Amino acid sequence: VPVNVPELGVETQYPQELADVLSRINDWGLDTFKVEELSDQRPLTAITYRIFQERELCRIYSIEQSTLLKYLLTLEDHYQQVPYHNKAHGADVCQSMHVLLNASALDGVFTELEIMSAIFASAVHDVDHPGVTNQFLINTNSDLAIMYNDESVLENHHLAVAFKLLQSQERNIFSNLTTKQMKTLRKMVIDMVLATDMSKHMQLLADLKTMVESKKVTGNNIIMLETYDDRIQVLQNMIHCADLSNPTKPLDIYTRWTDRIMEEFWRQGDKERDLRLEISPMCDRRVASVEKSQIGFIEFIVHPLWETWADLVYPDANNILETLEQNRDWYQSHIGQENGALSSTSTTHDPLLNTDSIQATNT
Ligand SMILES: COc1ccc(C2=NN(C3CCN(c4ncnc5ccsc45)CC3)C(=O)[C@@H]3CC=CC[C@H]23)cc1OCc1ccccc1C(F)(F)F
Ligand SMILES: [Mg+2]
Ligand SMILES: [Zn+2]
Repeated sequence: VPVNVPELGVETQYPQELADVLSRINDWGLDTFKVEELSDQRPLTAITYRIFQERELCRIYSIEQSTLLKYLLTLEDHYQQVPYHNKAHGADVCQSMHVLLNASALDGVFTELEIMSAIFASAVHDVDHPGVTNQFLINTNSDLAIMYNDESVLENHHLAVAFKLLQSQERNIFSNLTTKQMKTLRKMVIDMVLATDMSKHMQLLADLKTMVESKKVTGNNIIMLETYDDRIQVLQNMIHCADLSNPTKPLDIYTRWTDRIMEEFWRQGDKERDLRLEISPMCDRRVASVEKSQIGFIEFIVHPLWETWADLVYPDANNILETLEQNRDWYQSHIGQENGALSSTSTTHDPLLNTDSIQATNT
């Protein structure tokens, strides 16, 4: 019996407004926070469901819409209520990946299975994130660090949870893939999510630079990728770019992500202080400079990566690089003005960042 599937995948009191925001699914400036508010806190389900429709993935892989929704809703419920690495971040990286896959330099380059793998990997890439870093989990001898022997602890956990949720027949969106397809999808998803571990950043970027230097293109400037290693390397850099895309988004959206990551890192700093551990760099809310953290993040990590990505898909990412440089200049000109207050241009309305709740939890 066909289960009555809501048009947008989620129940909402604002169907028209939600449909309007989701109509920007192919744009780099889609407001994930608006989707979060209008979807009754279901941004990951609403956005991923819309991407599946946009790419006709249910038709191509014979996925029941009710099965897809059951998987997405359960996946979303397994993202923790932490300030930054929550379901809204998962939704944002998934939508960013969706847009990056549409670069005209990549037109016709990736197979349907590679695209399916990339969208799925992005949606699941931080599931059950506890809101602390790998180093913190290692330093505190956590069960997760013991389980994964200190190697990409979080990223291994996200993958295990994502695939575990597929094991129930009512949620297995890949039940109609062939064994060979499932084997290939699983390997690519593992390779992509493991590549979101920041400790892999320098190697990923070095390999991307080498690829750009030896870039082979077809007549109409489409990138040629012959081997699995070349293809997965581009997909790994793509999910890494999507994961590091906050500073490349419209400023009002970027500053709200900054507020969330600062709160998450500051809460880790609070835990480290209580545990008499050394406080991680820029995680001490008492001495932080939000602007300096962002400028360092852009200078050392985000800009070098996006500059190289923009070379690879030239000229498709030029506007993104331009926005990144404008945002960097904005933070440069705002050093010290908020003296450590939350950086967003408007006073923050994120309930997760509400200081009252923090005092309550700390008492
Ligand atoms: C929107 O803003 C950010 C979004 C994500 C991250 C993320 N950061 N990182 C690491 C944290 C440690 N890093 C560094 N440690 C010491 N010195 C430097 C110098 C330049 S980077 C760096 C490298 C980046 C992650 O692993 C997160 C998980 C996966 C992807 C990206 C996430 C960082 C944001 O803002 C910057 C920042 C904020 C708060 C405190 C510190 C930082 C800081 F600048 F330090 F990053
Ligand atoms: Mg992660
Ligand atoms: Zn992430």
